[in-house]
Amino acid sequence: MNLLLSLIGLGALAVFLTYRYLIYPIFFSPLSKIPTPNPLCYITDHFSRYLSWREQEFDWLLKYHRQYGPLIRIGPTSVSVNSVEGLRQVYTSLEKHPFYAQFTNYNGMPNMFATVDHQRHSVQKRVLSGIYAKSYLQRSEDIKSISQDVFDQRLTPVLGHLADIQRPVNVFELFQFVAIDFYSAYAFGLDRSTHLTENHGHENRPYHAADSRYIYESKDRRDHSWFPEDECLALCRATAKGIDEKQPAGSTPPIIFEKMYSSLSAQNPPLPHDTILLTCASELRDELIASQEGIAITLTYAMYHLSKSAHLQSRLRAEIASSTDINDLSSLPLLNALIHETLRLHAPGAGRQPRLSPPSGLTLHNHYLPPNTSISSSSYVLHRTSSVYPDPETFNPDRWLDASEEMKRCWWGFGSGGRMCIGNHFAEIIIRRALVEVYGRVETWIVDEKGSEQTKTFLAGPRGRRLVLGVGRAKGQ
Ligand code: HEM
Repeated sequence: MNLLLSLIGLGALAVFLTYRYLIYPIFFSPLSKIPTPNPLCYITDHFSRYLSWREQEFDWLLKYHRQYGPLIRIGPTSVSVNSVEGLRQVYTSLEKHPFYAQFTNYNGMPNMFATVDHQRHSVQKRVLSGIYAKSYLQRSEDIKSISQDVFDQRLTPVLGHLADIQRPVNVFELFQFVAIDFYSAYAFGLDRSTHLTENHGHENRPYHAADSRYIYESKDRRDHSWFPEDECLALCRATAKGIDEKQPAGSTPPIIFEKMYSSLSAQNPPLPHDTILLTCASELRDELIASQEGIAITLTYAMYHLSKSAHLQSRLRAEIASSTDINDLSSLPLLNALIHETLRLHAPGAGRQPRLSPPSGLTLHNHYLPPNTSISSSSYVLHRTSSVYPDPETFNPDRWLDASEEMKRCWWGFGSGGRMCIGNHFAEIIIRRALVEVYGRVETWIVDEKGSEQTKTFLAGPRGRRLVLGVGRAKGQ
């Protein structure tokens, strides 16, 4: 009797599981009618994960969006959407997928990027949005001082020296250093900022000509790519001490840190001091990595295309020569077009950005998506929509000189909506200024592009973390 009951129980379980994980997702799920590129996608997310692991997911999505249209099913409860309408509906208000929780630092300390909950995120974002606003950054005397220090005093001498001795340089690494120096100055104040650029990555060792016969690669094996947690926390601790003891601000104040620190210190009931420091460090470390990677990747690929075209370089040089205000480069058309086109073809944040459908579900492109459906778009795919960007694989900055509204709406370099990149204007200021400093003074050409091909991963940078360019003084410089 017991055996019979067990067999019936097992049979019922088998029927339930077959229905739940096989029959329902294939035939009865509201997603069943959505075009599905591979039958495995009906029953498992592992197929798209496998493709992602093989770096084939982006091209797979592109192929099937071209074949099936703006909405495709890529898992039992996951869809990919590729349309301006999709961006509008999904990215204005939907919560992030729990996927993002992996981006916390210091064993789970929250930061803005990793926070999924809508309410908690808006509180965090409000604290910092003012100091990243375009108008604030454009007017800021501190940004001017930092730009002058990082570009005029640190980068320009390095470029001049490289040109004089004709030593090639790994621009990906050099501009990671520029971005880290700039961000750390804005976060912690100029006096506490890192000094990687002029030291060429050799910590505590002034740059000097004896190293010049080598192609520039950092010999410092500390992991700059992921700013170490302990260093970031130590900087936060030292800066907090300076604020608490009312030490003089120094050349520029610790703008980002001070904002976060004062907001967290004012909370009621009060937070433990260590929690405040760790929360600040988690946010600042995340932003520092975003700066270092996003800015260096964009500059690397902009310089890659410029290095392939002497004509494009001379057009840019002529535009730079005509500009009147080094602190406001936002109105140079070719410069902006170059940056837009680089972020179109080489978006650093290329991967799918998953969101969750709300408790009431969502109707998208005439399909009902039940609650908790994962919905995602990818800039890699959006930016290759050939009806919007003809000949999408070609780098053509001129396409932006007279851009249609549709081109602008489909461009997604910094995301959109409530979770759009908070650092977009900050990044653009650094990228513009870097290109002006380089191409206003020197010309570049490709020496070694091995390892510069872009990965097809969530954060997409040069596979070998390098692009080696030659540098020579531009005519008349
Ligand atoms: C060219 C450089 C950059 C690119 C291409 C870029 C791109 C992006 C994209 C696409 C997102 C949305 C990601 C998603 O929803 O999954 C994002 C979010 C974010 N970025 Fe950037 N970013 C850049 C530079 C920066 C910089 C310099 C900072 C720091 C100051 C920064 C801080 C952030 C933060 C905090 C978020 C999360 C915003 C939120 O959740 O509300 N990014 N970025």
